[in-house]
Amino acid sequence: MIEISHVSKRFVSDVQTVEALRDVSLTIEKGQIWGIIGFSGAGKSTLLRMVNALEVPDQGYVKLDGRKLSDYTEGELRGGRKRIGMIFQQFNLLESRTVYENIAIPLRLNHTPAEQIAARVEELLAFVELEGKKDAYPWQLSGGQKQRVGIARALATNPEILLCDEATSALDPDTTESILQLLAQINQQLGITIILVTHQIQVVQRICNRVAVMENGQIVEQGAVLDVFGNPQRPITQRFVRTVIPDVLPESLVADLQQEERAYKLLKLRFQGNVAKENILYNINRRIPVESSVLFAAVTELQHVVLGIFIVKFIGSEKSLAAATEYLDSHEVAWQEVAV
Ligand SMILES: Nc1ncnc2c1ncn2[C@@H]1O[C@H](COP(=O)(O)OP(=O)(O)OP(=O)(O)O)[C@@H](O)[C@H]1O
Repeated sequence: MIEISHVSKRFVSDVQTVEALRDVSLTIEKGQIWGIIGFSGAGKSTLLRMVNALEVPDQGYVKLDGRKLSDYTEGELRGGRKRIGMIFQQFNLLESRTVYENIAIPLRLNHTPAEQIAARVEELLAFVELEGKKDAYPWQLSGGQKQRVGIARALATNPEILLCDEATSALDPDTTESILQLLAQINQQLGITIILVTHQIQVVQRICNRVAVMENGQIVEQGAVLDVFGNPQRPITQRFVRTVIPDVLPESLVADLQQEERAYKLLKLRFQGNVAKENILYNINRRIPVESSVLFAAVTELQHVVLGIFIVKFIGSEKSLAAATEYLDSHEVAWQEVAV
């Protein structure tokens, strides 16, 4: 378990002082995949680097399995870092070394015997599907292949945690997808905890089960991906989530609504899991004298759970509208009134 507690970090130079992290707390359980999302400069990389003690908090602490990193001796820190692998946006490979040599670096630093290194590198090359590339140099590889080498190198010492700093930001969408699949496989097959820093919400949507949203050095929202995506609270989270799960009415429909002469109520409904399979609107129309029309719908799947966002116009008496919202409550459909 990784426990980040009330961590603050300030960078002071002659020109300026930057509050990179402000009272950040986050608990990461073994086997989870966390996405840390935010715009440039939000403090994501600084937070990630706290986990392997590449940055040291000014205030607060980071604990690994119950022990504060600040209590580790230099030797223990070196040992601790072997439990944590890291991959980067620009891959950070040694250009003058072959794929084999790049992957072998952490093993050589560890004084692993040569024959064990050879066996381990072969195993890793097979795992990241780069058999046959061991004598290639980084400049002969595509971006996706370079990241696979970076991943193999990070896995060389059998880490328990993998830190990913914008690992897919330099890759095209198809290559991003294949690297994300590989990361999901690493999590599932090897049980490795993954913390992934990104500014791409699609990356979080695709493989993370937890998300923390950062803004100006603070975590402004965090939780299970399904909860945060299903009901984003903060404007920045809504902005990110909206790009993958739209939940606003198109302009033309807003214009039509402004012409509506009858009294109406506009509700945004959120269906989750099994509820999405029930025919809630049909049942409301059958039981309650209201007229309903779906103006907007978006259905997506997160963590194998269906999430549906509907914007529905209800027309009826106050009493009927109240009965309709009561029906939604009793069937655990989250709703909120939308103003246009
Ligand atoms: N070593 C450093 N010295 C001075 N300022 C720093 C240092 N590292 C980070 N910062 C500053 O701290 C703030 C947070 O940086 P950080 O790299 O953590 O943000 P980020 O969310 O990862 O953004 P990006 O995606 O652009 O890297 C930024 O304003 C950055 O300029």
